[in-house]
Order: sequence, then structure tokens, then C-alpha cells
Amino acid sequence: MTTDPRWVAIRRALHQIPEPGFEEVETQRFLLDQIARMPQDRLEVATWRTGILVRVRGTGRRAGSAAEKPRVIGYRADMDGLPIAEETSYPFRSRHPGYMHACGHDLHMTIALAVLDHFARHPVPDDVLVVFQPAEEGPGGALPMLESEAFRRWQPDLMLALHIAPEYPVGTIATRPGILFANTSELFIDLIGQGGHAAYPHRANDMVVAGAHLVTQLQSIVARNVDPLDSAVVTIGKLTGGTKQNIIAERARLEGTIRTLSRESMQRVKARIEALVRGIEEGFQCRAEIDYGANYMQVYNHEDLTREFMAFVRERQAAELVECREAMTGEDFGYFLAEIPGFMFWLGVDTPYGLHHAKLEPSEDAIGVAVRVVTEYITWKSAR
Ligand SMILES: CC(=O)N[C@@H](CCC[C@H](N)C(=O)O)C(=O)O
Repeated sequence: MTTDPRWVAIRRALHQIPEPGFEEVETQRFLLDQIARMPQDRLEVATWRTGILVRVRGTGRRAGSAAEKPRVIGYRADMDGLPIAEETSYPFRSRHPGYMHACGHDLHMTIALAVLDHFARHPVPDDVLVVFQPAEEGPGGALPMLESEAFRRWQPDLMLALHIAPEYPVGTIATRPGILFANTSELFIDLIGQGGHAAYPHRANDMVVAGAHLVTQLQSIVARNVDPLDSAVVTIGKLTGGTKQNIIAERARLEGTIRTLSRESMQRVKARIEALVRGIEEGFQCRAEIDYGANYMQVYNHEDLTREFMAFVRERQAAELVECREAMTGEDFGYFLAEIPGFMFWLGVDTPYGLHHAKLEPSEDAIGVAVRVVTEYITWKSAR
């Protein structure tokens, strides 16, 4: 299925303006401008920080229908970009140096706009709430948005979201009942020692060496402290230290992320990190500070609703349905699902480069697939 050129143009415009979490000012302005061009008679628009909530008033339920009181069906897209210098072949590359939509949020927002436009023109009995949420990549916009007055007054009874999946062909939707994405925690460790002249190591306390030891020791946690039948990840994505090649480093900093499928494992992994860091303090006579940054709750799909959605996709042949395995990615949409029944699914975008890669080029044909599946599902669900 091809995508309406209007949505392709919007995706390309969004692709050019990636912004960090809670700084999505230009993105918010662009989205508000697009929303203002839609039929307004059923729309109520609210902003929350750099996010946006739009309620489409439904037609109301007829007496005698299964649920007489109109419900609110929520659909959420995330908005932020990543600190990655883009290396795609696109003529419409990012205009914000060092920032890129490398996790598909440009597609997510475009799909949400198209879904909103559809229901503004073709309302269903229930209200539809389209949520543009900031800061998914960190520090996490879902939890504060969920707790906000703006969200609470339109709180959905059911909520869904999608995430692009580079590894699946266009036309594929993948999901599963139960856990889909992992519990996550960011990890920042500062090591503070004693700097000095490179030629006098015995008079200093080198944090580059301490940091290197710690990175290696952290690899033992998943190998030796986590049940092999459980799953966990400890990744250090950034290691910095020192100031110059002939100065012994006074400080080093490790930045990473922890992923686990159970909350118990998250506690166990953190306890082991703390023990290893204490060992580094003792062994290298330095001081360490640990900060766990943003923690995301697992994405746990409502079992019955997900099975119903999967059956819907199969029966309508709306897309190729794959029942996938859980993934160690994180998503703060998990906070919404902890309170509101719903689910998340992967959308195939068929590109050889993975999420968070500078060359990620998701297929724009997937936008049309997603808009069709989401609008048809919400319309069907609202008629029940
Ligand atoms: C889908 C995806 O890639 N999500 C991100 C979420 C980041 C969570 C947080 N900043 C962390 O690193 O723990 C992911 O990296 O999985």
C-alpha cells in the first residue's frame, strides 16, 4: 500500500526538525499548525509542556448498544529525536546539527496526525484522544504526562501505540499479549580520583584505568549474576575521562542503560553494580557516584485486548500479523499501560539499519499501512 503524498511530505518536514526531549518546541508548533488545518468542529486541543492532546468528540452511543456511555479511545505518538549525526542518503536530512529522528518518531507523529485527520472527518461513537508525547528517549514524558491535569480530564478507557520495526517487511505488524518491552533504567557512574602528570603515576590516582576496569567488571553481571533463563542487558554506551594525553585523568564517567524482563532482576542487577562500584572505590582509592536517571516500566500488553487486536488484523487481512518475542528495548508507553488497558505493536518499515542508527531509512509505505490498521481497528472497536 502506498502512502498519501500529503503524509509523506509531513513526515519529511518532521524528519528535518528533530529536537531533544522536552525541547520539541518547533515540532509542537508544526503539529499545532497541521492540526489547525483539519476540520475543527469536533476537536478540542490542549498542550502540556511540549506535548499536545487532541480530543475528537464522538457521535455518541445509541441506547441499547453494548456500552451505552461513550468511551475514550487513546492513540499515542512520541515526539523527540536523538543526539545522532545523520548519515542517510535523504535530500531532506535533519536541519538540526547532531540531531536525528533515528527511532522513527517522525513516522509515529505523522501516523498520529493522519489518524486524527481521519476521525476529525469520520467520527465514531466514542471519543478519540490523540496524544503527542514528548521525551520518550529520556528523561521520559509519559509518566508526568499521565499524571497531568491535561491528560486526566480526558483519560482514555483504552490506549494503543506503535513503534517502527526495521527488521520486518512493510505490511507486517508484530506484537504479543503480555510483556513486549523490557524494564529499563539509565545508568550514570562518575569516578573521582586524583589527577597528575603522566610521568608520575604513583602521585596520582588514574580514573581512566579505574573506569576501564569497571566497564569490564560490569560485563560479568549478566554473565554471572542473572539466571540464564531470564534476560538482562547492561550496556555502557559512553565512556569519557581525562582532558589530555599526558595528564592523568582525575575523573571518568560511564553512561549506560540496564534492561531486564523482570523487576526483581532489575533490583538484582542494580545491587551488583553497586557492589562492583564499591570495589572500584576501595581498589582504586577513589570516590564514585551512581545516578540511575530515568527508569521505564515494562510495556505489558493487555492480554485479552491484544489477542482481540491480533485476531482483528488476521481476519481483516489488514496486515501480515506476526506473534513476536519480547524485546529488550524500552518504552515509557509502559506507564500508560500500567494504568490503562491497551497494547503496543511493531510496524514493519523494512530497512537494513536498526533503531538508533545514523543511516536508518524507514519505508514511508508503512505510514499508509499503519493509518489503515489503526483507523479501521478504532472504528471497529468503537462500534462494539
Ligand atoms: C524504542 C527505543 O529505542 N526506546 C529507547 C528508550 C530509552 C530509555 C532510556 N533512555 C534508557 O536508555 O534506558 C531504548 O533505548 O530502548
